[in-house]
Amino acid sequence: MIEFQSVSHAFDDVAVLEDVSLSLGDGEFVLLAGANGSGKTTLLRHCNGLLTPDSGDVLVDGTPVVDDLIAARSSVGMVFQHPRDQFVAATVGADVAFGPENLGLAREEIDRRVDAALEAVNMAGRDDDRIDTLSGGEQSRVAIAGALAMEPTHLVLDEPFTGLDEPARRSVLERLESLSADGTGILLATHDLRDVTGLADRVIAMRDGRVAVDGPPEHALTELDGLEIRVPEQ
Ligand SMILES: Nc1ncnc2c1ncn2[C@@H]1O[C@H](COP(=O)(O)OP(=O)(O)OP(=O)(O)O)[C@@H](O)[C@H]1O
Repeated sequence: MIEFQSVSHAFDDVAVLEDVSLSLGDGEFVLLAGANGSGKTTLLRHCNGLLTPDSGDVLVDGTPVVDDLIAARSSVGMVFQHPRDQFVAATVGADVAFGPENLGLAREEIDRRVDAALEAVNMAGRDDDRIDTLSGGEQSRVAIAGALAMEPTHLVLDEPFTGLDEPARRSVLERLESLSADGTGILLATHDLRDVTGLADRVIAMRDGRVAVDGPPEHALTELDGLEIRVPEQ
């Protein structure tokens, strides 16, 4: 469970999150929507302590993130908006294997995770490709695979579909859906609610740093008018 309790955060005295309270339960699939600049990335970066609240608390499985950063970072997998932020190796296979290797897993288990993660993003067999030779969309897929290979309890993704072609987008969505069914909490920030709302248990929409809507998709979608969010045609 990830919980935000009255979290506020400002950059240079400009409030970006204001009194945000929300939760992500185990196995819950939650969409985070909101216009540009509404505070989504800032919120997600609190989930594993990349940012800390000015006031309020963020808890992962009952423990404040600030009290145990290592525990939070091993429970919460992150996919950043800009994939170059998270590459640590030169080749695809080495990069995706890096996290599981640091968990001290056996080689067969690492190889299994890398294969499954690359398959989920339609990059099977591309282990030896150099990351700096990949297209932007392919780099995004490798970044997603890196987070999937950690098999975290909660997976937080910031606009992961930017630059992905339709088969890759579908494949990643299917993987997220099956992870959620198996108990992984998914918090997915996206501008594009097309065909993802059907998979979600809840939609949370931000406006000006506050939670404007939090409810089941069928309820939330009727509330999104005026939030500059692309709503799928009914
Ligand atoms: N490190 C920072 N320093 C100063 N201001 C920042 C910083 N990070 C974010 N902001 C500001 O906080 C506000 C919210 O940004 P944030 O990236 O959280 O929004 P977002 O909802 O993720 O937007 P987008 O949909 O464009 O990705 C913006 O006005 C942004 O300029």
